[in-house]
Amino acid sequence: MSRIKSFWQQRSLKFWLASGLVMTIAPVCLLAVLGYLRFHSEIVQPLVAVTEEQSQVLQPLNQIEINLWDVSRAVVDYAATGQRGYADSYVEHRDLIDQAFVRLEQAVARQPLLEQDVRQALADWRAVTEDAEQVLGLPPRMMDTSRRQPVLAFEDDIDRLGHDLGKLFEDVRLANEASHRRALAAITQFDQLALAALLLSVVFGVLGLWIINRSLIDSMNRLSDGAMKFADGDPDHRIEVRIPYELAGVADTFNTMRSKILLQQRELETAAITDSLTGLHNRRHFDRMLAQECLRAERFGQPLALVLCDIDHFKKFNDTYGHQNGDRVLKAVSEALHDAIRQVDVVCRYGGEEFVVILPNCDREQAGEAAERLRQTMAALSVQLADGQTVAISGSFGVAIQSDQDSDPETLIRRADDALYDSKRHGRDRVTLAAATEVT
Ligand SMILES: Nc1nc2c(ncn2[C@@H]2O[C@H](COP(=O)(O)OP(=O)(O)OP(=O)(O)O)[C@@H](O)[C@H]2O)c(=O)[nH]1
Repeated sequence: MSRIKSFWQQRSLKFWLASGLVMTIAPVCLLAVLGYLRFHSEIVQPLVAVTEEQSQVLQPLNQIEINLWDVSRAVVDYAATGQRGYADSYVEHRDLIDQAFVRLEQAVARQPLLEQDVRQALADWRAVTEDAEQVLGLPPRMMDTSRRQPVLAFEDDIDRLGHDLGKLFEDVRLANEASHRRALAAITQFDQLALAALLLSVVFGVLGLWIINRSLIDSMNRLSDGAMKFADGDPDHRIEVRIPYELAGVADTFNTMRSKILLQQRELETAAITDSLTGLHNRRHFDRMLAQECLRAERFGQPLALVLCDIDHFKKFNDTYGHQNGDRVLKAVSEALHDAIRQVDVVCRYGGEEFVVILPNCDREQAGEAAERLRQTMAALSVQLADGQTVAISGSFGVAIQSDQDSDPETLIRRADDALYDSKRHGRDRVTLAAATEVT
């Protein structure tokens, strides 16, 4: 099954277009050729044959009829006058009739009914000639009543022959009518076939158009729809084109390009919200997250806490150990803070040596405890410097809880910052809760 599927999927655009066109045009051409052949063999040829056969029969038949009249007149006149000229005339017309009978026999050779008629007429003609030659053999002007007998017999035979010829004419006419009836039946049948062929052509035409539509138009529509959806911001839409393989290739290229763009976009988005030194989220992300969390907390009536942290005497550290070692401290603190918070909490680098943690669904008491835990984590941190020596650091913390009076992010930050300032003012390495509630 899959081999059949892949066979069709490997067909080219040229193949599908050609198939569609062949489907549309070939049946019409085929039916036209078959129709012509059938029309020729069923109608034209039989009609021509019948016409030829009839003329081959009718010509000698007419010749016999015409000359029979002359034969009859020659015999009767000879019997009446005894002039030899009539006997000569008889012989001349008899020979013509003999020749006509030879042609007639040949013409009806394959028509049993007519052949029988001709055989009968020929037998009667022989009787006529025998009678005639008996009459012509008598001495002239010596006929009495008894000698009129051969003439009467001759006349009877002529009548019989006339009747035979009449029957022959009638049978030729009947044969003619029969062949015309056959031709008419063939024409009627041909009409029905032509109608069926027309319907078949329409069906195949529609099938051909369907193939072209399926292989080309539909696939191209899918491509342009997919491109439009991607442009309209639907990044998950994959373009599914199977045939023809050229357009399937275009769809694959487009899907690969789409995946790469999405990857780059995600990398850019991640870079835009990540602090390159520490790998924590940056200030931009913090601003966005805080606004969202404030709204969420307000909506669900949950408490929200914000913890600001600043490394103590960092300028002095930088001045003493160098900026590179300062960076090491920033990285170590980032890692420690990140490991010390819950999964739902968000820690960001607020700027310089300042960090901020958003604690959703966290009340004043829990926030104080969390900040204290962070402080202790920092105090316990032993940072290894570039030269191998380790140093201890500390941090000051300010905690603010979202309340009815200060539900907006700016106020929350300002209050946490004020609390942090208080921690600095009161000797550093401590946590201060906004509204001057100090934990340590
Ligand atoms: N190594 C390093 N230092 C930084 C970075 N960003 C800011 N700093 C330094 O952090 C120091 C901050 O100094 P201050 O604002 O005076 O604060 P402090 O020295 O920590 O004093 P207190 O906050 O009062 O304890 C400055 O010397 C900055 O140059 C950074 O990315 N890397």
